[in-house]
Amino acid sequence: MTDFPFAIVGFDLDGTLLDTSADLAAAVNHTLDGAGCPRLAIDRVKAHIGGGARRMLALSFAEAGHDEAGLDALYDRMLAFYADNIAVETRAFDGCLAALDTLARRGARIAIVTNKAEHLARKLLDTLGISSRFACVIGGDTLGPGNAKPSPAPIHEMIARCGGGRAAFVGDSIYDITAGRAAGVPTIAVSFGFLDRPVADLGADAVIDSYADLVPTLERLG
Ligand SMILES: O=C(O)COP(=O)(O)O
Ligand SMILES: [Mg+2]
Repeated sequence: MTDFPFAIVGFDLDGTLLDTSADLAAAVNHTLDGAGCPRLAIDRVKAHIGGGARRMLALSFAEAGHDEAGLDALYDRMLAFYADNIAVETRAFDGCLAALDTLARRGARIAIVTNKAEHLARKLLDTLGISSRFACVIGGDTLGPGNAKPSPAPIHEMIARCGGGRAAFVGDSIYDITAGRAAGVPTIAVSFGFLDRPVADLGADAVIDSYADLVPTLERLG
């Protein structure tokens, strides 16, 4: 038996476990280049991440002055580039892997619920050599249309796939916190993610500024 209050700790991927912003921005900018549009700074692309790659591309193109027409072909181009360059600069946030080690030692199952396509999430985790840490990986397309965050469906699915028990969810966007709240689990927002608004406005039960604070915060929420 463990004295840890949560059997399952779920994580968002982009902007929460991993800083994927440079590689996602490179894929967006490769696509903008091909369409003759000006490039965007990484920080501008960051604010568009979290609601799925198609939304990221649409918001980035709108910001670069391009309309929606032809976006589908550009989307395919962006995904192909990203798949080929998925972990050039992507790294886990400071302290993330040590915190996952502690959670595993304390007996928690660790899971991912991302709005990235599942095959890209798995490819990224495999490339970084960290797949085996996660009991399950649920992508934005895993449960079909309408069942990605902010729907609670992928959080419920995570709990089921992890064998049930008390869960908490950690994320960096309104999609994460809305999904977690709708599923009835405690939520933690990371202040170092890809924020599109002040972190306090996400409505999470707690905010952490560093992975060193994760386990103590989970213990407090439990
Ligand atoms: O593809 C995205 O927008 C990122 O997804 P995530 O933040 O849910 O991992
Ligand atoms: Mg995110």
